[in-house]
Amino acid sequence: MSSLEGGRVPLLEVEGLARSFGKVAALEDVSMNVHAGEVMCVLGDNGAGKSTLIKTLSGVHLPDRGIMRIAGEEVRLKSPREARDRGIATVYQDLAMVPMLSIVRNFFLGAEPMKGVWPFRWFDLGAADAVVRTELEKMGIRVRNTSEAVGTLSGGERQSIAIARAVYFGARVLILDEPTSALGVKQAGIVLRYVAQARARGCGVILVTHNPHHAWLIGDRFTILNRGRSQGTFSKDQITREELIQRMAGGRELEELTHELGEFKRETTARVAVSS
Ligand SMILES: Nc1ncnc2c1ncn2[C@@H]1O[C@H](COP(=O)(O)OP(=O)(O)OP(=O)(O)O)[C@@H](O)[C@H]1O
Repeated sequence: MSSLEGGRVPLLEVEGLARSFGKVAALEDVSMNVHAGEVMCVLGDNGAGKSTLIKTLSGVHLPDRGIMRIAGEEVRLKSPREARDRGIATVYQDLAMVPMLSIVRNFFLGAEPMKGVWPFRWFDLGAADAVVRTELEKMGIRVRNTSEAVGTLSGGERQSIAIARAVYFGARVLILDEPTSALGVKQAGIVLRYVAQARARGCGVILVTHNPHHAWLIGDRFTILNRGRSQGTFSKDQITREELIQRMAGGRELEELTHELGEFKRETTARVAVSS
């Protein structure tokens, strides 16, 4: 039976997911889901299991245990291709874009609209250009020129185009791997706006991040991972941003660090006072 929330079947759902690498349990008993038109943030510090979860949801790794359902149907994804065919698109940090190629070429990479009859077929640049312009416009993305090389764009612009591309190619579930981690505040804001656009268009977005501030701005619900285990799922009205930060870092570890740094500051202040 698939878990229902407000009578709706989640677009994607996992229950009791586990995955180990040798003796390292990267994921242990992780359950989470995402519905159409919501942003589910998966938060965790280094080594929490975020990448392993992304790779399991996107068909790169098979889980050792656990159940996965897409729109209520139990599945066992054996490849990224199968995940894509079922509407799960993953935008990785490195974006799978070719910097030297134009925006329009990158948008269609591997799925170019062709003209002519085989063997005389060629890339239909006019049609491709029109699609890219329309799609970017729908997401509210403005680019100077679609023939511009992707390498000349800012990180935020590249991320936004990757999101628009995934939505155009039929993503129902959009998994974003640390989409704002390499960006400054302004660029991160741009990307989060397009995440909101994807949500408004009915995608279920799984935003994986170690940044609780960005997650808080955009998330509807939050699942916190710590050392491969889920620390629970909270909707925005069930948790404050401060609690989110606390839980993510493992509250006790953060308290210990605060205490340690406080002690260190007191010691150095005392030493400076003695020597002056
Ligand atoms: N292919 C692998 N082989 C061996 N151990 C792995 C492999 N992939 C992940 N691990 C281990 O599993 C644990 C979880 O790693 P994972 O990369 O999923 O965490 P993460 O939350 O994405 O961390 P980070 O934010 O640092 O990338 C870590 O202890 C990691 O060393």
